[in-house]
Amino acid sequence: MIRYIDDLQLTGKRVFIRVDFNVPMDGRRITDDTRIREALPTIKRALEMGGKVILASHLGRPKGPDPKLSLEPVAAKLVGLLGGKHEVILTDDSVGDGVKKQVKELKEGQVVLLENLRFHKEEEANDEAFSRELAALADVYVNDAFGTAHRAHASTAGMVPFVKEKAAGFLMKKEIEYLGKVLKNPEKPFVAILGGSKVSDKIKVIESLLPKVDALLVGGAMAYTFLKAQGIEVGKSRVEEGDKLALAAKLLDTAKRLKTPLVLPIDHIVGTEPSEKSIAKETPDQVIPPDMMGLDIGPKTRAMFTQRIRDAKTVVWNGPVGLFEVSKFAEGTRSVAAAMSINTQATTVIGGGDSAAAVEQMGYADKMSHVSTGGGASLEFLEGRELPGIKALETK
Ligand SMILES: Nc1ncnc2c1ncn2[C@@H]1O[C@H](COP(=O)(O)OP(=O)(O)O)[C@@H](O)[C@H]1O
Ligand SMILES: O=C(OP(=O)(O)O)[C@H](O)COP(=O)(O)O
Repeated sequence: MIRYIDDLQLTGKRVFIRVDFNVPMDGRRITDDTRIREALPTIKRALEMGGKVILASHLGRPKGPDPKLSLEPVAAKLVGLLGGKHEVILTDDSVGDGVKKQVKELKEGQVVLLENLRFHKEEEANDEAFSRELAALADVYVNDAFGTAHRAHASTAGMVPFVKEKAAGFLMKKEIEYLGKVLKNPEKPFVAILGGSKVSDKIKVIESLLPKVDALLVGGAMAYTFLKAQGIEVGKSRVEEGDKLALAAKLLDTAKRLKTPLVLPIDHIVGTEPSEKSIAKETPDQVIPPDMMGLDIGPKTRAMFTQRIRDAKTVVWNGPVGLFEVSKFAEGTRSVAAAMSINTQATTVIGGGDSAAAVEQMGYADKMSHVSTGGGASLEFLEGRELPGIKALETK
């Protein structure tokens, strides 16, 4: 069983909230603040409930202290997102006497944000002494960092047993509910769309979803490995060779055995190179000319995918179906997003990572039931794996 923040009494307590403020940056500028905005309901509720709020996150993958990866821009952004009503005190470090003092002296309405946890290698090493130091800052532990729930680090797992009370935040709750529903009791018909660059990254999720879905639609570069495994000419397309071809053939066999349609593109948009400079041409069928590479699904495939999505009651999507960063190869990805957005009868769930970025960029994010904030985490969740950050919250 998992308790949620609402189940706790927080008045006067030090509430340590693990958030995922690992936001994309361009230098010191935050290019997408979704993860900060999504953590606001939990932060606000903890404040309303009279808690002394301590926020903790990593940013990037520093090898020790690195001023370029300070959470300073995040602190500034958070002040604005909290409507200027709360002072956000960024500490110099995430542990130590100075931090303890700052937490102790917290005044009503103030929030403490610990500096980047990964400035200490002990965070990723899930070091016990470091976990205990973090735990000493808190009376209550709340995890709202779904994006980091697949990591067994000090702040996501190690410190949890050393804090008296523990709970999940609202973002964590929403992620577990939507992704959990897809895996445990999806309303039928249930359609999954998988894309992205490599079959090898998605093998486990394909194996996990095949027995549950009514159809698995495959696009993106990974589709060409499946096509080649069936002996179809794929030209210069990105293909994983060798044992990955055998693996794709095996997955096709599994789908056949389960009588689950594994739907591959029936036409393509091809080009000469994966860039704006390329020409873009439709193919009449599945075959890709020898001097071309497949860079998006074609119009017949778009129509076929759209129909499957339109008739579904549950749709989950992970991985763009084309090179969407280049506008002439973005139409397939746009059509999947559009079809999902139109199907208001269905529960529509977008895995994090590139598909979430595409949906956001194309303006469909608020039309989906749920857009996950975790890339690796949502993939591992859909693979049916137990995430350490969620497991640590379980109580008997
Ligand atoms: N046909 C294609 N050829 C080359 N790259 C592609 C193709 N289709 C999709 N991609 C690229 O794959 C990348 C996403 O792959 P991946 O990281 O596996 O997805 P995700 O992050 O959603 O799991 C995107 O940059 C996208 O442009
Ligand atoms: O951004 C994250 O993962 P994601 O890019 O897979 O969504 C998380 O913050 C985890 O970061 P990490 O992959 O450096 O452990």
